[in-house]
Amino acid sequence: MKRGFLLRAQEKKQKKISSTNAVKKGSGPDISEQDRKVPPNAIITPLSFGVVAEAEKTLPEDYKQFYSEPKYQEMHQDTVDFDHLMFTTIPQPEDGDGYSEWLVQDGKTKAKVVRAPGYPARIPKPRLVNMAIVKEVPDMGFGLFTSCDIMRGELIFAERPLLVSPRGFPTLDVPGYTQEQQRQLSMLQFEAHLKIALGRMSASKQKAFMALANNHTEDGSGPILGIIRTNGYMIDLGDDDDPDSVFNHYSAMGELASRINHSCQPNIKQEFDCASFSLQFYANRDLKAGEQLFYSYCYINTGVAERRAELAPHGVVCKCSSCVNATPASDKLRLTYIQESSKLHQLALANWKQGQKTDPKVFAAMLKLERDMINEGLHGEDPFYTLLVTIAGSYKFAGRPTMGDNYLKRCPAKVQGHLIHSLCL
Ligand SMILES: C[S@@+](CC[C@H](N)C(=O)[O-])C[C@H]1O[C@@H](n2cnc3c(N)ncnc32)[C@H](O)[C@@H]1O
Repeated sequence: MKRGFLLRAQEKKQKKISSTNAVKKGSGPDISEQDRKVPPNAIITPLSFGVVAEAEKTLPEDYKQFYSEPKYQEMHQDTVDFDHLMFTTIPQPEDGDGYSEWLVQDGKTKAKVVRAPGYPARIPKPRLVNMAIVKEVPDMGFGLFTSCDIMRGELIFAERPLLVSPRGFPTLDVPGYTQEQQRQLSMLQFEAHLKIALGRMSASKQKAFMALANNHTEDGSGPILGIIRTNGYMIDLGDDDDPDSVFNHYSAMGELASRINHSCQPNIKQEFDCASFSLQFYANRDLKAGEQLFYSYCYINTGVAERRAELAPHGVVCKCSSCVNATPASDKLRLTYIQESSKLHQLALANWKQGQKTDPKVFAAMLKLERDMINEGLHGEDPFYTLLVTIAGSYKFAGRPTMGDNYLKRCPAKVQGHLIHSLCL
């Protein structure tokens, strides 16, 4: 999720090109080239959210002149040489872990997946089946919960998305149309493409998709786009040549992933793996059986006012203890804990390099930061583990190895290995 949802691209009105691309047999349909080429200087603006008045949403009668039904044609499944939207089913042939429908923006992003080392790999399996289960939650609809104790760093579940679609969609700059009408037209066009993508799924997948939450019912989003905006996780298929281009950004919708609610104290991490084309979720701290899993839909290293503003388009008013009990001090902690953890780490390291124990003031500051981060629910974040390992080292240099080991044991094995190696502990 993060997570953040659909943006849109604005582009200058383009000449329509009717396309009859060379067709090879073998795979999914492809939209023709109309309006699909996105200029590199396209402006990205957020889509409308909340309640948009009917009068603002209504399109002028001439809108059909600027609207074109998506048309598509067959394109070979291995094709990566295209620069317009196309539909594909990934992976092909299906490997037993399911498949995803993917509305791909261009061949470059498709190549990033189908040429990933190991593609098409099987989805990684967690230690047990069904470690995450869906349950109803008061005031939140459904939520995802652990069914057993889970250790930090452990894979909780991985799944192929039902659908992956672009996070941006080009709009036409139609003279005389308000910005809202341009957005509405763009969303209408986007919905038509998404309808085709949905229609390519099996009946059971379509049903599962349409059963997901939608809190974009009054802003002009179509029913499919609304569900995507409510549930999609951003995935970045950028390459080194063009790392920041939003046209490498997609929204991935997983059936289980879509049931994860927001908290500013997230207890999971999300990754996307190209080779297995899967969304993956890991515990970022030890979890007890029955705990609800939370992902943060907003940037968490900022004050409560900024978090609230970022959450508004997601229809979420967060009631986690960090939001309810926010103070200037907790806001400051969120803004500074990353630098603070790194600074204390560097100071301790400087002492150790000279064969000295950690300066007592630095040591005390580390223990305080540890307490503050736990109270603020930030103890699943990476800087917390840097802090734990630095405290562990400080205890060891102070001649208290057992205390040091206790701190080390609180880090995920992967983190321990990496940090211990870099600290030569
Ligand atoms: C990705 S869905 C999460 C699953 C959803 N609760 C369901 O029933 O399917 C996102 C939606 O869940 C609700 N939601 C998520 N986090 C929430 C929270 N912390 N408090 C209240 N509602 C929340 C909001 O309606 C949000 O738009």
